[in-house]
Amino acid sequence: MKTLIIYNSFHHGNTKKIAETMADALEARVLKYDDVDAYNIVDYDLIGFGSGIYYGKPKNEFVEFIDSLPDVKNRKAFVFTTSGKGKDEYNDPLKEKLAEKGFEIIGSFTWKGFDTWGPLKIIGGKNKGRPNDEDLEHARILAKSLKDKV
Ligand SMILES: Cc1cc2nc3c(=O)[nH]c(=O)nc-3n(C[C@H](O)[C@H](O)[C@H](O)COP(=O)(O)O)c2cc1C
Repeated sequence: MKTLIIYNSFHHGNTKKIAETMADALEARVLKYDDVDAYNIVDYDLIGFGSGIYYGKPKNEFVEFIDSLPDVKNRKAFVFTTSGKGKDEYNDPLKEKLAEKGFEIIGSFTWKGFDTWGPLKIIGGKNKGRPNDEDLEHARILAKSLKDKV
């Protein structure tokens, strides 16, 4: 199974930590979205797409990157986000865009990430240290569970 994980992460590298952990568990390649050649994605059986959440959404450029991908057939994807609140519905725009491209979504995961956005900075931020070891272990387990779905 050839797997690629594509991520966006700029606030504290929270999403990058999850992406790298899942990639390790899946023996996958892991790349930041602006290092990906959109036309190479057809080489992969499974692709993970992960982003931090900013103002309630994944980064615009990350969503635009997904828009720029070619339509696919018989390709599976999973999505993940990290955010201050860790809300499941933050994943919806990613799931919708990927389904439009023809991907079958086989997993959707969220984690809380260290957040020093705006006034949170004054109090030292929230979710300090997250994703922590327990979160990363959870990411490893979830990533391995995807192997049975491909
Ligand atoms: C500009 C900005 C806006 C944010 N907006 C939200 C938000 O609307 N909801 C939320 O739960 N977290 C929000 N966060 C927190 C981030 O989603 C969280 O820290 C995330 O783990 C960052 O991922 P990264 O380190 O991979 O970039 C925001 C952070 C920043 C910097």
